[in-house]
Amino acid sequence: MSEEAQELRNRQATFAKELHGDDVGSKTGLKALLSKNRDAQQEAVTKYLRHWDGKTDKEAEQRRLDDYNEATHSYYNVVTDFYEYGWGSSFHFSRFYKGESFTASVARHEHYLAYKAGIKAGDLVLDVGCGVGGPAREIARFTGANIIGLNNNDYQIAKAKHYAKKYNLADQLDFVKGDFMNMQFEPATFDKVYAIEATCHAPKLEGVYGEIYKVLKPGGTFAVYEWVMTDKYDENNPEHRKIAYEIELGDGIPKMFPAQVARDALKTVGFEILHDQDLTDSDDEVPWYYPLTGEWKYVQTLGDLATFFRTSFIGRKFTTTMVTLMEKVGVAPKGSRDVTLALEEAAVGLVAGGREKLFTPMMLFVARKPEDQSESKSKN
Ligand SMILES: CC(C)=CCC[C@@H](C)[C@H]1CC[C@H]2C3=C(CC[C@]12C)[C@@]1(C)CC[C@H](O)C[C@@H]1CC3
Ligand SMILES: C[S@@+](CC[C@H](N)C(=O)[O-])C[C@H]1O[C@@H](n2cnc3c(N)ncnc32)[C@H](O)[C@@H]1O
Repeated sequence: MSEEAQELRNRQATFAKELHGDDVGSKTGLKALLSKNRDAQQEAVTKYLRHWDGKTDKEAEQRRLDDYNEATHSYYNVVTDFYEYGWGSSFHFSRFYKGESFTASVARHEHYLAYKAGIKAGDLVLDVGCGVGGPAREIARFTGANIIGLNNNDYQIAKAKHYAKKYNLADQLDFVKGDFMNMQFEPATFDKVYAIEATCHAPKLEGVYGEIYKVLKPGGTFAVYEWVMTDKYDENNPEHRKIAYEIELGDGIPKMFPAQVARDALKTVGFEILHDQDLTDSDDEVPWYYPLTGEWKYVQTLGDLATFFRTSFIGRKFTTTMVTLMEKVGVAPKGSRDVTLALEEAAVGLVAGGREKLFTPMMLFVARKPEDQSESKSKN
């Protein structure tokens, strides 16, 4: 690892301790938010929001791409508690079947990826951008595989480790700090690799896919739910660009790429694509983005009402109002309100992108690293 990368890593670890403290286990969601170090919280919000000045010109985009690691690290430092409060411990979308609860749908989406990747008991698997380990825990239980979660956010890693112990999964799971653009694993380490709604934080998809290709064993499979703009998206259409920018700002993404860029990047680094499907391109009765709308008609079970309240427009307004008041009286750290406003932009952009079919959070690619790699590079 370069001296510069090591220095950034140490700085981020020290900052995470200062911001979140040592005890990451006993508090989650809004309770955790209220116990942050105030100055550090404000600094984290400033660090994240400094790149989001409304500009979408090439220079502004380049600054966001260059600072992807710090920008994403700061983003997850400030949103993780909100995510856990509103969504749970799997930070991704899923399709919904009629009558299916929110948690069942999330778990099924994870099982499906594990199934498409062919993950089986005893496999050594890498989860790229693992969040607080919700999917890794579910996939470890479902398949019996051993999973290493890679993440550049210290707070999330500490939480993922805490939950693995709490749920007696520490033998099957490990979580390590690292940048997916520069992995420290030995080449050809993993039988399978998967990534769920994480690699969109990369400044260049060839970078992260190339690293995944390197650490996969020959013949190994990589399965990903990628966030991309669809073929309907036109970068020169101001309405479309506005939606993409809301998604970038509210979700800490330096630049949203079109599906074709992801497809080409997989091939360029040497993968053979086995499956290529936008899972939102279906006639599902219940849209994937429904929890972020205010449409009560889509709520599938009584148990989902609490989640739906928090994620819906009214629930988000309620959270923003509460957080604003708490910040005013000094209970919540400064900057907390700005985070809820950024998340609001995310919700608005995601629903608009979903309704217009300009965006998908579940572009499923299943790709294989050929046994003989010289063959694949010449084919692609
Ligand atoms: C950022 C990426 C690549 C993926 C995350 C996908 C989703 C899990 C999040 C996208 C927008 C988030 C929002 C919330 C939870 C997690 C997301 C759906 C909230 C509902 C959390 C509670 C807040 O009060 C409002 C948030 C709106 C956005
Ligand atoms: C939306 S979350 C998804 C988390 C997890 N896959 C899940 O579904 O719960 C994106 C994750 O990617 C991680 N991430 C973003 N950029 C990264 C990078 N450069 N290196 C490693 N992890 C990164 C974030 O810290 C976060 O955990």
